[in-house]
Amino acid sequence: MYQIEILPRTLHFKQPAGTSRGIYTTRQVWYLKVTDPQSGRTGIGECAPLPALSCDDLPDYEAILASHCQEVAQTGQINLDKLRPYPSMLFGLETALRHLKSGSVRLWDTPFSQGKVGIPINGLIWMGNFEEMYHRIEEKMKAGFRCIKVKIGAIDFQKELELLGHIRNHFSPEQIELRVDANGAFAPEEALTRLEALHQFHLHSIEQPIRAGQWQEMKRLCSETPFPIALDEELIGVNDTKQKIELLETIRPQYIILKPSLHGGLAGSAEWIRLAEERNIGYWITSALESNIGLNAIAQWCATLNPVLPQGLGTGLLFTDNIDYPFAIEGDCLRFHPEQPEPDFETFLANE
Ligand SMILES: O=C(O)CCC(=O)C1=CC=C[C@@H](O)[C@@H]1C(=O)O
Repeated sequence: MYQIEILPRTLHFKQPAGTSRGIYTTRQVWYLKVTDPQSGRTGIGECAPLPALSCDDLPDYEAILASHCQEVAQTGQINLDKLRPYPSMLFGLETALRHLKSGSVRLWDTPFSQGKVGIPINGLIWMGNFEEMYHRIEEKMKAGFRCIKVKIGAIDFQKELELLGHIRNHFSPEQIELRVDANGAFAPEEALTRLEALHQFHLHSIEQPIRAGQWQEMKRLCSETPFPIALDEELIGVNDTKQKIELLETIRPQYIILKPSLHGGLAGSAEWIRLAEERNIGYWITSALESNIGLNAIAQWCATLNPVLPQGLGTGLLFTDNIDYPFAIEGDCLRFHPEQPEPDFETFLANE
């Protein structure tokens, strides 16, 4: 049916990307090149598990990926049940087959891929010392972002409050929407006090205030919090429909955040959205720091959802050795330029 090549690649961050969970300096990914020998067409997808975070961050990752690719190459189909526990592999295969089908990196025909509308995005402030974060915030404010996400949980909490205060001294909640991401850094017993301290800055939401896997504590927080809580790491590894329903009905978060590479590929993420909407739980989509191949696929898919909230898709400039794609951050939107040439996959994939 198809030929599928697995092409490992290590990408390099321009600057260390810090979160309360650790600092990224390189990014290991696997590109899938699917070729249809009959038409000669190819489709490219990206498998990008995050180390020590993804549920499929496994020592024998490449061997498992090869066995799934072999089955897809023979049948031309993706077996969702088999791939549910491997979201980053599922995402790579889904998007490679979609690219093969569409024949262009305009994976779906949307006003976004037609270049008519942009996807609103948040500016991302990575961890650093107070001065570094202060400077990064200034840059994002100058660049015209209407939504800024600040990573918290790694430097002194009072200093983090000072940083948020600095933004509010310059911009009202109407001018800039403020989000924070704790990546699970708060201890359950201190979390509510910290949420109350953060509330003075009129925040849109906080991502993952306490470590994942503490459903009863998270449930209490979501019912007592002064502003919305969004679950991120909490969803990782919850790939079964019944489990997803149990999580949403137990914790009752205000939002969930979906990273297709971590949260079930496109199919699993679409299921999370359906289950969340049935329970009046909001959502938004973010990258998992893929290269532009994965980022484009997430953006193209996100555009089919007609996003209104700012999405976490502003990660296309992180790497020194990324592939050029016909999209760019313009103001506070990600914009696609169909008039520009298709990416040069041959040269990019040939480079080790
Ligand atoms: O949300 C965004 O603006 C971009 C994505 C993002 O922040 C992350 C992606 C992957 C891992 C993390 O470092 C981080 C997150 O925790 O959300």
